[in-house]
Amino acid sequence: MASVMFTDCSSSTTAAAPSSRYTVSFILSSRCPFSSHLLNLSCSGPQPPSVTHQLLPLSSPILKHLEIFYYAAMAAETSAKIIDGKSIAKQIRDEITVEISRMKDTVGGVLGLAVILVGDRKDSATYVRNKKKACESVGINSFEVHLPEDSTKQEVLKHISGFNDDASVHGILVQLPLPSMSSLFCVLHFNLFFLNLVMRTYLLNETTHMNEQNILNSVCIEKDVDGFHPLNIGRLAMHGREPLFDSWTPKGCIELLHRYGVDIKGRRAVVIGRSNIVGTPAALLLQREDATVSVVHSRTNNPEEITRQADIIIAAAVGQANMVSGSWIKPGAVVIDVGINPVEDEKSAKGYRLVGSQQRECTTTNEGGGFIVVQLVNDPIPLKQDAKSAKGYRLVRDVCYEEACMIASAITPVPGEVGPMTIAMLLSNTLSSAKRMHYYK
Ligand SMILES: NC(=O)C1=CN([C@@H]2O[C@H](COP(=O)(O)OP(=O)(O)OC[C@H]3O[C@@H](n4cnc5c(N)ncnc54)[C@H](OP(=O)(O)O)[C@@H]3O)[C@@H](O)[C@H]2O)C=CC1
Ligand SMILES: Nc1nc(=O)c2c([nH]1)NC[C@@H]1CN(c3ccc(C(=O)N[C@@H](CCC(=O)O)C(=O)O)cc3)C=[N+]21
Repeated sequence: MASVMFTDCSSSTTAAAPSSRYTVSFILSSRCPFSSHLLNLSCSGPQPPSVTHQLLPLSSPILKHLEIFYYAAMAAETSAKIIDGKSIAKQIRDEITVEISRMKDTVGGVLGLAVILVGDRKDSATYVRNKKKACESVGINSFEVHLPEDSTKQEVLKHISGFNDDASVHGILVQLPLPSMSSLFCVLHFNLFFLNLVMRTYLLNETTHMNEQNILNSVCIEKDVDGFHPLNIGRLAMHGREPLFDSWTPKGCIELLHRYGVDIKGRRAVVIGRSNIVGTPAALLLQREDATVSVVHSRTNNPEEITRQADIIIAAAVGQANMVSGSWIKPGAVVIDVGINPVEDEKSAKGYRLVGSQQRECTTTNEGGGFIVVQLVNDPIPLKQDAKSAKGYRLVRDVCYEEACMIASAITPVPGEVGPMTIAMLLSNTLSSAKRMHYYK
């Protein structure tokens, strides 16, 4: 693979530059897992030209012109098996559909999932829409409450309480994140009068902002399909206890591993991220599957070294696009990339593209009797275009896919296939909740 790339470059160099009078500058991304290999190659040959090596970070503006070396190498070989979460998710949804209709025939009634959305985050609105569509596709009734950003905690609690008591609702989900104090301040445009008012009410403990913990705790554990209830997490963490629900995103990751025949028992796993939604329950679930688990978070020293020891990586961090580069990955590891970082991007209003999936074209010219000039001809090509979508943001992943797919034995692709899986698991949790309520096996 690497030789293909450098044979091309160096052979033309050798043809044009039979002596060491010429200086060729190979500029490689320092994140390229094969950079040392490539440097060796570039020095090989009977009469190597004098070579200047520069290793640059991917963010370097110089790479705008020269990173084609790196991308060309990456495109030449993809060894990882692609974990096709989309088709597994479809398979699971089909199984759920059959199970729901079987249950309807025996018990009667329709399953119901209630989603409470507070505020106007674009990504949250998309996720809620996706859940609604998924519910409809398998025959689950979806109840949606959309409250304004400045709703009071009491209003949210009132709706939760209603759903707790409603026998036609088998699962309740409060979409996170809830509006925080700071977003409420934004809503109030920092108007000092209102700020004063808010602070007073806050101090009087009549809070208008959302207290996530209070709100989540008010969802009754039997309907908490997110599995966020402290008692549920306690059961998940304890030996010999069974949680009522596995959090659906980590459950989706484990299901992908199972359905792809990945051995978990006795393997080293690293979970990047330790949130209540993904990282912590993912680590607990992997431990239940007898993996030896390490958790990497924002304060971890040397996360790269720890991650490189893992046979299985679940990446669910925030804010560090393409953080997990090739050098973080042990050859043959299985990589599940959960992380998606929506980045506001006005230019993407027509659709969105996934960073790290760009293809580029180049021309190689031999100018001035010695220098190899590699030009970027085209702008990055959007991998996924969706003219109907008006999202205004693009998604940035945690794992650098181009690098990872060269090193890992299996990987979730870009666009991510974890999303559809997680939603399938939410439906599965709703079904098991209904079964439990109706004593149906
Ligand atoms: N595809 C899907 O179905 C789903 C995708 N997601 C995505 O997964 C990601 C994680 O979600 P969520 O867990 O809710 O996010 P949170 O913000 O709650 O947690 C992020 C975690 O990442 C850790 N982290 C942040 N920066 C770094 C870093 N540089 N190195 C290592 N760890 C870091 C944080 O560490 P610390 O605790 O120290 O702050 C924290 O534990 C998000 O991108 C989200 O959009 C989530 C659910 C479903
Ligand atoms: N109470 C609660 N429970 C959650 O589990 C929860 C939550 N709140 N708030 C937000 C996060 C995030 N989350 C996602 C679910 C599906 C996709 C998903 O379908 N993703 C698609 C892309 C979707 C898109 O195009 O934007 C994919 O990865 O391919 C993403 C993220 C669940 N979370």
